[in-house]
Amino acid sequence: MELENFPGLPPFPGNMLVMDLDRLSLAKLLDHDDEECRRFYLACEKIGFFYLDMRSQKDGQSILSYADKLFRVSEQLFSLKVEEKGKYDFSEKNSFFGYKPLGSYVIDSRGNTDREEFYDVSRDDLLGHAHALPQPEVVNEELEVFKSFASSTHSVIVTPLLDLLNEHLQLPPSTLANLHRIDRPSGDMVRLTRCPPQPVEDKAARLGEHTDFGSITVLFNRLGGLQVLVPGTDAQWKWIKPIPGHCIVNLGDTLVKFTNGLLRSNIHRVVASPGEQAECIRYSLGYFSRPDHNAVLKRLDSPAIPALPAGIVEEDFTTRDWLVRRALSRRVNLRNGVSSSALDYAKHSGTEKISRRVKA
Ligand SMILES: O=C(O)CCC(=O)C(=O)O
Ligand SMILES: [Fe+2]
Repeated sequence: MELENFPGLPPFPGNMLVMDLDRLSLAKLLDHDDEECRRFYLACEKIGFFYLDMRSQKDGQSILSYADKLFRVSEQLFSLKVEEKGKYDFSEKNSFFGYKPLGSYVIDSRGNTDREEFYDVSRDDLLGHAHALPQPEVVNEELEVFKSFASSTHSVIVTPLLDLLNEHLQLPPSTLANLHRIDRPSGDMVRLTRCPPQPVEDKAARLGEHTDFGSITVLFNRLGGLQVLVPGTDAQWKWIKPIPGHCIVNLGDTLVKFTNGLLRSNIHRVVASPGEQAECIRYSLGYFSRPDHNAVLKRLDSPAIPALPAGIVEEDFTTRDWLVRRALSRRVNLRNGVSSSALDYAKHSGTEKISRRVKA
């Protein structure tokens, strides 16, 4: 029987409303197994989330071991003093990398703020393609692990999945991969997060409902807390149970834009961990892939991609504009005292309406 719990952590309770996501095998997808590919395409269109079983593929196993190491780095990194971590908050320089303190992000139209800290490391910095931002010593000491995690996740998971989607979408060869080249400047990043336990009587969302801004997110969770909103008007929140040896993959807004809504970037959020897990500090780790900064986020031309409604002209948004709008506009420190109103919160939203299949 496969291991369903993470050693040393309380189990995910058995009586929760969980999302029964597909468990796809990385090895089979890399082998272009017909049935696995069919399930992959359906998952990308119907829910935009699935588990990827990494255990039977050599590079997948390496990524799992880099992820283990980065969970340990997270513990050290977030245990630094707030003032020390604050030195790496670069939001006022219009950078979306570096440290994001607890509660510095507006997560809903009422102006509530988040309950988790992030540390985002730029892939371009790691690979030496950009003038690297300063990093705390604990990150500098493990740069090789960050680098291996970022480059393997990009080459073993992100690019092959984009190539499969490319084929499914009947696009000219490598169209999607060429929009996500590792040697072009992009907002790709490794994100470490930490959520402190929350008082039982106060379980507001830790990270509000959102869609991911980019293309493919590869997420490593050990404790519950992540939930997805099932599509439709009478949607329900369902838990995503972390499974050892698997990462959780989800699609983001740019793939919705490239495919005019054919692929789904599903709404999700992070809440207090369930049952006994609520007592633990929750760490999570993700690789967020995005198209290169200059890519224009518009429908790609293919007979397999739904046409735009007559008369609709898409805005000319580059990935960079999109990331600045989505990642920085809700930062409390950049709002110059302007409070959050439903109107301006909505202005900075992503593809949520499309994701719910609800008419605007
Ligand atoms: O921590 C998680 O499980 C998910 C985090 C997330 O959705 C995000 O950082 O975009
Ligand atoms: Fe997310």
